[in-house]
Amino acid sequence: MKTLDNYNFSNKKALIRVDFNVPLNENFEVTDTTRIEAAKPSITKILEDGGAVVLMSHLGRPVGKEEKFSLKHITSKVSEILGVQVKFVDDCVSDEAFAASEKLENGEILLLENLRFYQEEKEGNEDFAQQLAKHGDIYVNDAFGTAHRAHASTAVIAKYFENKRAGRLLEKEINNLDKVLNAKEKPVTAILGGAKVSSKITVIENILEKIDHLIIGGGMTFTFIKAQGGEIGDSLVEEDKLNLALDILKLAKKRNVEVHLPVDSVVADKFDKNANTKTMPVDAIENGWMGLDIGTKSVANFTEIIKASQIILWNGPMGVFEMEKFAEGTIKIGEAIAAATKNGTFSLVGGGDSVAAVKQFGLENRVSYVSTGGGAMLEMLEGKSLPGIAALEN
Ligand SMILES: Nc1ncnc2c1ncn2[C@@H]1O[C@H](COP(=O)(O)OP(=O)(O)O)[C@@H](O)[C@H]1O
Ligand SMILES: O=C(OP(=O)(O)O)[C@H](O)COP(=O)(O)O
Repeated sequence: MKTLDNYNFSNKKALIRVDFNVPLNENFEVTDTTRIEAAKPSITKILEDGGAVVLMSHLGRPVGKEEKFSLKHITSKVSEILGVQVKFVDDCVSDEAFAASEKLENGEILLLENLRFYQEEKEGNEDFAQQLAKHGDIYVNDAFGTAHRAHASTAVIAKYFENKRAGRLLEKEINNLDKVLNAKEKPVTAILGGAKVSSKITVIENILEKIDHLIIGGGMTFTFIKAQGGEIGDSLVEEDKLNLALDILKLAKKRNVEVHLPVDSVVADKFDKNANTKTMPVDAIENGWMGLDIGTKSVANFTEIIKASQIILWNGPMGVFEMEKFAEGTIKIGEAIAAATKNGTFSLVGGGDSVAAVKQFGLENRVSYVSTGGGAMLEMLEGKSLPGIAALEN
């Protein structure tokens, strides 16, 4: 796969697929600029070489041309972050849109309207992709967060370019994940949490071959505990996954992976921020109580493993971190990962809610890398080939 290295974009027009699917508040202001900032290295490189940039992205999941999903809302924020006044055109493939990219000069940036205003985008329509391709001489895909979608602008479009390249962000995401999945140093520890085992099962199966320790926290804990005969009270459980949990434990043993489950749990008498709480052994939770966070003994046990790890992957919170009473476990594990990182461990945080937790608790700059993709990162962890990446390899 070609990258932006060893290529000079002087006098070239690069069409870059970015993932500017950013959260907006009720005043249409961007509340998290991470994805825009993450696209900056590719854009800067091309402009500094003396080229021009046409940016295309989706925003949200609009049904038709819903004004609230227009990329016009983010144009000023993109300009501010890139330090260049970005031009905006309110279409993707109209005469006006083509005229705008046609007259773009070196050093200038044009942002096209939301690609998903066209249903052809999600359908992976070939004509639409071919039309889009007219906006540039070179195609760059830097939309890691959308690389798991086989859409017109992420996958289909690549075949209309002789010169297609992975942007700096896409490259960085792949390289950082490679540091975990093909680690040269040991021990490698994966920390998995979140709500359900069912959404992480393929991830677990794929990474068991690549890790030494598997730490399990969050709601999925209780399916493992119950499967082994523990009492879990009213905690979250997937009854139809009990045998699967036992199979995972057997497979881990076969692969010499040490599985670490919580030993204690912060339990609540209801799923509520004002619930009564106490700590109970994770396998002796009374009826009427549900485990919503890991307890202090579990934190201490997990911290020992984290401290001794060379490579750490973290996906999924340890508890219901959105409620203060059940956030402690996630914070403490995040801090343990940050401390290990300070001592030279490589740590990668990926997946939707663990990224949200890391940001909420100010740990973002204290881990080695925070992925910009939720679903895309999970699919890579599952060992799947992502269409947006595969299209650059052909
Ligand atoms: N013990 C628990 N019981 C119920 N829900 C939990 C528990 N621990 C964590 N969760 C919830 O899991 C959710 C995240 O799950 P998931 O979507 O699988 O993770 P991710 O998005 O990181 O992959 C969070 O909203 C969190 O509140
Ligand atoms: O935000 C995104 O995905 P994510 O929430 O899984 O990280 C991407 O922009 C993909 O969006 P989509 O899931 O609507 O295709």
